[in-house]
Amino acid sequence: MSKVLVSDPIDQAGIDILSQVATVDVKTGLKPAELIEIIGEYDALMIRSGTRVTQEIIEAGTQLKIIGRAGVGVDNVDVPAATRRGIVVVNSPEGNTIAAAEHALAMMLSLSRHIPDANASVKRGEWDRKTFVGAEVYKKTLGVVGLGKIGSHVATVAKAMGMKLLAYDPFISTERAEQMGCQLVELDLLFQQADYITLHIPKTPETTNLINAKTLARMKPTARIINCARGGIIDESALAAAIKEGKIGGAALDVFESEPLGESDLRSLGKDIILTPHLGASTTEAQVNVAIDVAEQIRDVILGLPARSAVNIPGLGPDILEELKPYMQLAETLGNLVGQLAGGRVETLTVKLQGELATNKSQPLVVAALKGLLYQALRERVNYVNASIEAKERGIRVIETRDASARDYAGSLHLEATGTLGTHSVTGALLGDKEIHLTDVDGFPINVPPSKYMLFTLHRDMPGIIGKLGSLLGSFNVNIASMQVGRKIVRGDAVMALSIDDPLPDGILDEIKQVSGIRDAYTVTL
Ligand SMILES: NC(=O)c1ccc[n+]([C@@H]2O[C@H](COP(=O)([O-])OP(=O)(O)OC[C@H]3O[C@@H](n4cnc5c(N)ncnc54)[C@H](O)[C@@H]3O)[C@@H](O)[C@H]2O)c1
Ligand SMILES: O=C(O)[C@H](O)COP(=O)(O)O
Repeated sequence: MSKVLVSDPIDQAGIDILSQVATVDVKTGLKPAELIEIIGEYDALMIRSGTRVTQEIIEAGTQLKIIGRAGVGVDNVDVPAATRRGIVVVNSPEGNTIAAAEHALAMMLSLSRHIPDANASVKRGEWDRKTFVGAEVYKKTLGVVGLGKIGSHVATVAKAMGMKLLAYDPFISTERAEQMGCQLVELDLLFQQADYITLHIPKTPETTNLINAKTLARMKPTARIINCARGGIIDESALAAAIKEGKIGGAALDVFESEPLGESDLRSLGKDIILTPHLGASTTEAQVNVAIDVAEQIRDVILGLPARSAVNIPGLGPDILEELKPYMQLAETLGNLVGQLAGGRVETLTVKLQGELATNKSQPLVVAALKGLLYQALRERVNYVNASIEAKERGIRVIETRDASARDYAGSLHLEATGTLGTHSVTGALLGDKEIHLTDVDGFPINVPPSKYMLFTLHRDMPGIIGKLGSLLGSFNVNIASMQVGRKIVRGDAVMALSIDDPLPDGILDEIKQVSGIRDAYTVTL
């Protein structure tokens, strides 16, 4: 039975799903050394933001197939290291969207009305109504930085509260921003005009310290900043200084450069700052959502099925996956086949998408073809996650072409592999009930479903050759399940594709090549 380690607090709904297919150990609060010590036993690791999954941990996880992040941000996972090792990293892109958006809105209102400090004061026995005079958000300008899932929801609710909305997001269109009631502006203008600035962007090299002494200096002296996105987007010392010196009005922070927050000037800024311990996703509803979302994906990967929200498998969204799944199987089979026909070291793989496939998203098919191509070299170590990297590291050049006019089949895939021993090509399509058929080998038309053991010959189309080959195979007790010849002209060159029940015994391939009229022969295991 597979084993899953859950190293951060996860809702029971997720544990219940995992328990259907695996032994689940919940061990929270592990130190990195303790995690390294035990991770080698596990097939899957499920985390939130509390566990840092470093390269060292990934390397110690020799059995790991999947890392599941019950939340959005995977910045606590060394995704490139996982990708190199062929480990799928999945998250829950939408499970906590509403929770995080509502937390940002709650922070904005709390900051405006000094609710945390007023509450603390009453609890201390005071009745101070002067200190806590606040500001309304109605008719004020909210600058939304990052108009993705969370930013959009914040904008929609803020609009309903009568706020004027500015947004900065270089990756969305003016029309999309307008649908959300936002005016898309340059960041500088947003900083200058906003009364409230709310951040909903990932932490990237471009967004690190986006809010710094310089940008703070451009804001209104009353501006209030809300960060429920990621620590490190704001330079904390610069922010603390700006609030202390009255250069801005205040800030509400849920996330920090380093978590848990240690010694910090931020702690001593009174009612103009609100600090919460990374609570954006901490609602009962969000925790059930993300736990189920990620546990289902871990369960699927354990059962050998693809994950729907993998962050390190390009182009594999759930809708695309459903549509392309049978073609991915086709691409993988053809990749495996052409790799074996080419033998030696493959230097170039040309992937030609034909007919209706030419209009499809091709990246997953190319990845599947590479996975098949590399299977003989890497066996189970190659998967959809690392196939492209493995191919790149082996210097395999990939060329993608499209031919929407090819009409022999609704959609077909043509692979050509050129390597140290020459060039070979195969074409395949899905026929009938999505059954894979080989429709061409080395330019010779055939129509056979691939089987586990196959033999291909290139021979002269002449009488007697099929009989000779049949007798030779019979003398070695090799049973032929099916046989088909493909030729372009009568008595010219031809290809024979045989499905055989067992692998060819050693040495027989050389004897086949000696048969008069046979120019070459290849044995293939799929
Ligand atoms: N505090 C929490 O507990 C909590 C919970 C959930 C998500 N988050 C964080 O909130 C952030 C937003 O999450 P989301 O689900 O909305 O993500 P999302 O991917 O839906 O949206 C992010 C948006 O940021 C935009 N963007 C990227 N780089 C940008 C840049 N340089 N400048 C401006 N815009 C840029 C993107 O175009 C996108 O529209 C993430 O950092 C996520 O990790 C925090
Ligand atoms: O990226 C996220 O989903 C949030 O930061 C939430 O993190 P958490 O799951 O540790 O609360």
